[in-house]
Amino acid sequence: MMFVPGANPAMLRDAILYGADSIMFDLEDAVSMKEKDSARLLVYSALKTFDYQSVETVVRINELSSGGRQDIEAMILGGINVIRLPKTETADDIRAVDAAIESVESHYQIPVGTTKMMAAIESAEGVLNAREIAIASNRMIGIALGAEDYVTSQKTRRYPDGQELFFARNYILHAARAAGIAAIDTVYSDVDNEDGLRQEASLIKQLGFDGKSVINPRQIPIINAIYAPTQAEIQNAKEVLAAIEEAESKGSGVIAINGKMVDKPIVERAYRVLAMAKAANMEVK
Ligand SMILES: CC(C)(COP(=O)(O)OP(=O)(O)OC[C@H]1O[C@@H](n2cnc3c(N)ncnc32)[C@H](O)[C@@H]1OP(=O)(O)O)[C@@H](O)C(=O)NCCC(=O)NCCSC(=O)C[C@@](O)(CC(=O)O)C(=O)O
Ligand SMILES: [Mg+2]
Repeated sequence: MMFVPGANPAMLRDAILYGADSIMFDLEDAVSMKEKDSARLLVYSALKTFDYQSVETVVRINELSSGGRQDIEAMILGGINVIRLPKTETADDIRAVDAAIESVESHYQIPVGTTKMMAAIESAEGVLNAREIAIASNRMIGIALGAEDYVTSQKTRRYPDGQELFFARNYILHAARAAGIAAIDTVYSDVDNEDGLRQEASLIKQLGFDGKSVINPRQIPIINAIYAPTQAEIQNAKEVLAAIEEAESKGSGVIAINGKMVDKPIVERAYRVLAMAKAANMEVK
């Protein structure tokens, strides 16, 4: 999910070129106070003018009390897929944005519920309320960690091993999984440190995150390479599915391959490996 500063026309125009799964137009912290109105108009024009193909479009809005309502109206009229609320602290924050979206959808006779929502969680209060936030609206499709604001509020900074984010990442992930929505990890701000990004992407994949936010196109192939399954994983998934099919035809739900037990959760994981391979445009014969 690539952040694209809303006040930068060239970045708005070229955002589709880099292979991001999701393009997130930013009207919040990447835009200075004096450019807020022009950025809103620019992103609206970009949505109306450029072809973002089937890539998901997300907008990070401002607080409702400081331009967020105008952001919501302009973005819905532009045809945005998802509205992301930053610095979400409580379920009431989500309900307020949900109501604002509903009033715009109703006013313009857009079917209510068309616009989806995401929440970024960027403080201790937000983390502790993640469970309620994740289920506060039927529009919610995901929650994300905003680590730069979070570590600041925790009176620390980001370290290479990410220990300072361990609780927040895991709690957000659990809240997302319990709600059945996506969990997206935060940005890696040191754009020239490819090894550091690789290490962080491996960690969040291991924890179970669905994906990661990026601030620069150079970060996309690095994350995709980590998230794409290896050929060995694809081969193993295919063997698992073939073996379980055979076992089931013989009336059994469990079997061993190379000494390792294969049962329902392992079959589920095999399907996920193949789905990830397909998403990465890898050949799955
Ligand atoms: C980082 C850097 C300055 C590096 O510049 P560089 O000059 O080194 O970039 P280069 O690699 O040289 O660019 C090569 C080509 O790609 C184009 N290009 C670059 N970036 C592009 C992009 N994002 N979208 C489209 N196009 C892009 C560029 O225009 C050029 O095009 P061209 O000239 O045609 O070759 C630049 O990337 C950038 O500004 N990034 C966006 C920063 C941003 O959005 N920050 C706010 C979100 S985080 C936050 O708020 C914290 C958070 O809230 C997060 C959370 O919630 O998770 C929390 O609390 O943690
Ligand atoms: Mg932030």
